[in-house]
Amino acid sequence: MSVDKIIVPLDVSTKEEAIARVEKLPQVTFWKVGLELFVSCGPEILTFLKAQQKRIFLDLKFHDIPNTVAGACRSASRYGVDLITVHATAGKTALKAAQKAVEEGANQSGYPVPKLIAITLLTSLNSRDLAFDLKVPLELPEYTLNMALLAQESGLAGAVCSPQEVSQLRQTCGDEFLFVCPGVRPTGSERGDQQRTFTPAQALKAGADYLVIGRPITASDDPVKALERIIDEIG
Ligand SMILES: O=c1ccn([C@@H]2O[C@H](COP(=O)(O)O)[C@@H](O)[C@H]2O)c(=O)[nH]1
Repeated sequence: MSVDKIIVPLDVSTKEEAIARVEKLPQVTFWKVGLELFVSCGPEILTFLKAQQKRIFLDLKFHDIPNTVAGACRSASRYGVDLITVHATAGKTALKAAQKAVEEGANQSGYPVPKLIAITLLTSLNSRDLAFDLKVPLELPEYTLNMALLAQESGLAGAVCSPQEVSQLRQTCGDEFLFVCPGVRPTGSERGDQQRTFTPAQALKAGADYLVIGRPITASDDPVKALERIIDEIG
């Protein structure tokens, strides 16, 4: 398995820590910038990653009214990032507006159009949370399928889902639809706040295009070895 299928999150609060992490793992080609880092240091980190010729997953999980989501997506797509996230629960009007906006933003900047992907259901939630806290009267697999289909019908390029659901979603949405899976835990690693997990090998076998793997690598005493072990485990 190629390391190119693994996206490593930069879940740190300063640019210096983020740069140190990138330098420690030179073989990683795809990095994720999420809320913690972007809120603290802004687009500077994207400029750094682009200068290193890294691919960028800008995971800010936009969730707002259509006009606001579209504005955020237009601005985000001017940075030349590869993936951008929005919550599927923003609804069809917002998703369609967001897709149109990433195309506009990229055209204005001259960068390729980033792939806009929708969060189906956070991997930190389980079926109990869905039923009892969120009061969603659907089984979890049916709910995530509805969210993925909503994204597809709205013209998005793909979805973020748990590896536990990716096989079923892939069957319905087809091979062209991109599936990015967090909630990946190598054998023996701690689950932490992730509820719906698979091992890297299981996730790829189930049909994930990309695996997002953070703490099992970054919280390890030896992140280089941890990454190598994951690649070996996948075979
Ligand atoms: O449903 C989701 C959507 C995004 N994430 C993000 O992925 C990484 C996972 O990190 P780990 O350390 O491997 O748990 C993290 O940045 C989340 O913001 C997710 O976990 N689930």
